[in-house]
Amino acid sequence: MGRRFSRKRGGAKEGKERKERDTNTTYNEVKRENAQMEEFYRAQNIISDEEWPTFWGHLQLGLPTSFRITGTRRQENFFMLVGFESNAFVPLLSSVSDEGVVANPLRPLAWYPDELGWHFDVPRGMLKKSPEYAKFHQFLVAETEVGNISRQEAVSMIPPLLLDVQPQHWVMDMCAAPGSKTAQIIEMVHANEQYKVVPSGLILANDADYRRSHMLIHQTKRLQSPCLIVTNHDASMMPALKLAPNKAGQSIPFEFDRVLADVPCSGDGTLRKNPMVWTNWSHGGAMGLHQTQINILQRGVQMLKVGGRIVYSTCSLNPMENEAVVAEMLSRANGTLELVDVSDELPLLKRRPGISDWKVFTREGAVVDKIEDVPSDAKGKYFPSMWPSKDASKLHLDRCLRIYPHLQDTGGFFVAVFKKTAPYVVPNPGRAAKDKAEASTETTPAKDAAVADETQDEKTTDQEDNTATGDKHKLETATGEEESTVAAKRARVSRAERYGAAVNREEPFLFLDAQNNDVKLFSKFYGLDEDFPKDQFLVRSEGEKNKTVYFVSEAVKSILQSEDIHRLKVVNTGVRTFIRQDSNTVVECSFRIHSEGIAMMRQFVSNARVMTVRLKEVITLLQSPYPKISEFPEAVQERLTALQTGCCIFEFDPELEENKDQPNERWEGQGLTGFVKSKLVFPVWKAQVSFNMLLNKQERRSLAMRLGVDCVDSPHVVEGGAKGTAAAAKKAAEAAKDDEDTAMGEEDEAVIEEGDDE
Ligand SMILES: C[S@@+](CC[C@H](N)C(=O)[O-])C[C@H]1O[C@@H](n2cnc3c(N)ncnc32)[C@H](O)[C@@H]1O
Repeated sequence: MGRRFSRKRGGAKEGKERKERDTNTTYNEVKRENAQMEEFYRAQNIISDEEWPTFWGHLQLGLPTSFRITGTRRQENFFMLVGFESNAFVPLLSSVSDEGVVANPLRPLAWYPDELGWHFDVPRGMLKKSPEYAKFHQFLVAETEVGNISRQEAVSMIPPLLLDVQPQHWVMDMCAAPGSKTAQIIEMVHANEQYKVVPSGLILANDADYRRSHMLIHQTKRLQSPCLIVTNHDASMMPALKLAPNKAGQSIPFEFDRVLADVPCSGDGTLRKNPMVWTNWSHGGAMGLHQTQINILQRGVQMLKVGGRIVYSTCSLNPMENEAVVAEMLSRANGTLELVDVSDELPLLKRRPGISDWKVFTREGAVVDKIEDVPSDAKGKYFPSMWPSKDASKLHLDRCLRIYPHLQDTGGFFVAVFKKTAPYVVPNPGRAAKDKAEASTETTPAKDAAVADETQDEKTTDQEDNTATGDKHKLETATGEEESTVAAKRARVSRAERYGAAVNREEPFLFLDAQNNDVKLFSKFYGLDEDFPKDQFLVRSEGEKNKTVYFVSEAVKSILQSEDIHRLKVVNTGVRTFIRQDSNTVVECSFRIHSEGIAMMRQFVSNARVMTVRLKEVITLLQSPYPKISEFPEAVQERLTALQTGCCIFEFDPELEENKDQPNERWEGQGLTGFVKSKLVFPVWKAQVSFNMLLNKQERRSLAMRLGVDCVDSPHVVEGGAKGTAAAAKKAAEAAKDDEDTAMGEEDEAVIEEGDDE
């Protein structure tokens, strides 16, 4: 029977063990104590005296590793991955013993539906320690890269589950970076995806921090959703838009069926992962964010449809950031909003009820019973909403969820689920007269945004809080060496660059007509379905002869064609589907399919440009920069020769009879059966005598890792890079001479940003 590795501070022996086991040195160096914090939480009465040592003891432990399997989008993958975990990794990881102690087995999170959430009782920092763990770590990295799994903290998976997203929903994720929850929401919109149907749902993912919004783009790009639009706003001032009418000519309001407000917070629930919280925690942390959190939640409520659900969440345990914000919102909503009782949702998730009474401390650490008692020189920093109201007991705050670390060995978290039952009017005494003159019962989004704009000046203080939080959040999610890098970077990134800078930086979105010559050209060449919505292709720059062509869903198009789209700072949208390839050889169609859009486009194109291949051919392409036809097995040479020059699609299906039982030596030797259990589809360029995989360096390496083989990087990388051998470089250069038009794939290298899984 396995048990948890010791991850706790303790006696000399335990301390030594921990030092040896935990590679996260920063975690070990940090003193996992904070007297002020302990005093604060004891005073909140959230945990009984008997339970306190277990609660506090868990906060001091390292956090287990957890991840999610992308189940909803490609059905065949998750069954295979799940099967693979239990057939291969479970026994492999259970064979690792640390001085006779074996970690609890890799297992599904009991409360996560369909066994898609997984949990391994070893902290992330330890995963590279033993060869068996390292193999598992490699698996996590490679499968994350291609979008088959997401590394995500277990508690962070809860809010999207309680959001109850359906594929037709319009969902706004207000504070989305780095994007773990957005990824989950995208999967929900693409759930039950029907063959050849683009979902009608929409995901608007926003973050106020421009740099972090790019982490969000990287995180979500793996899922290749045409239904996603990424924006860069202070969420409390999301602008209102007047949308273009849909295909049926109906005008649609810019409102959402679901809203997630996973707001910036002091983050003390994350201290098992971010040890710096032990050092940095102070009373002021939560205090500076309270007002910002209310403003964001309120804007979310305004933009939510009546009948819709909004989830408010923080990774903090502080009532001032949690129940106090919820209570204030309910009181402002005056009956138009209610807390949903979710006690029967995720029944296996252990939770504690929200509280109706709490203590407010001053920044100096003294309890203060009411705002009138705050010293006069500090009055401006406190708000009445920070204190429990007299009628708090009527608000059903017990319907909120408090997740404590010891309940199921996770981080700490807070979630509240609301339903909007009637239109909501922002109470604003200062503007009452003006609002009355314009009044209808609902504050329209246009008016909301006007209010938001007018109050911008008043909000400077909040915004500064946000800036601090953006930085702070990053620091909190960084570890070790990363921290100093982040701090250095932070100093270099100006405030202007991080906030609001997107507005003039981005190119406009130009939709191509279905009759456009380029659209007609690639539609014919790849045999695009008659029913495919060819009027949803767009380009970003007129000047570059439609170099890259993106595809968006109808819902995203309706936003991009809004007459006041200039108000929305869109930083990214659309899946790259076709890219113009300059070539020395005359080809019928100069557009190649982009690897980013191939999984989506495969269902819509005919088989005319598709070549069914076996594992051997895939490996030849990975191990040779420009393999010539003669390098492929004789059996396929004839078919390869017959292929017309230009871009084609190679497809490997492990389920085909001829592909079964193909040994995958590296993994076989380890008792593993090989990573690739699902279909592989990738673009290839056929030149006159050679082939080239149209994958960027990262995609190539990731595929090789999944297959358990070595690969050479694509030619220009081989020449200059450390990975390639001299022989490979020479061969690449020779092949390039034979086939000058095959050097491609690098200009659209993905910008790989540092990983951040919460
Ligand atoms: C808790 S993190 C969000 C984590 C994210 N939901 C996820 O699951 O990956 C809070 C985010 O809010 C952003 N933020 C801070 N102030 C904001 C504001 N006023 N409006 C929108 N985003 C804000 C920060 O940049 C940070 O990325």
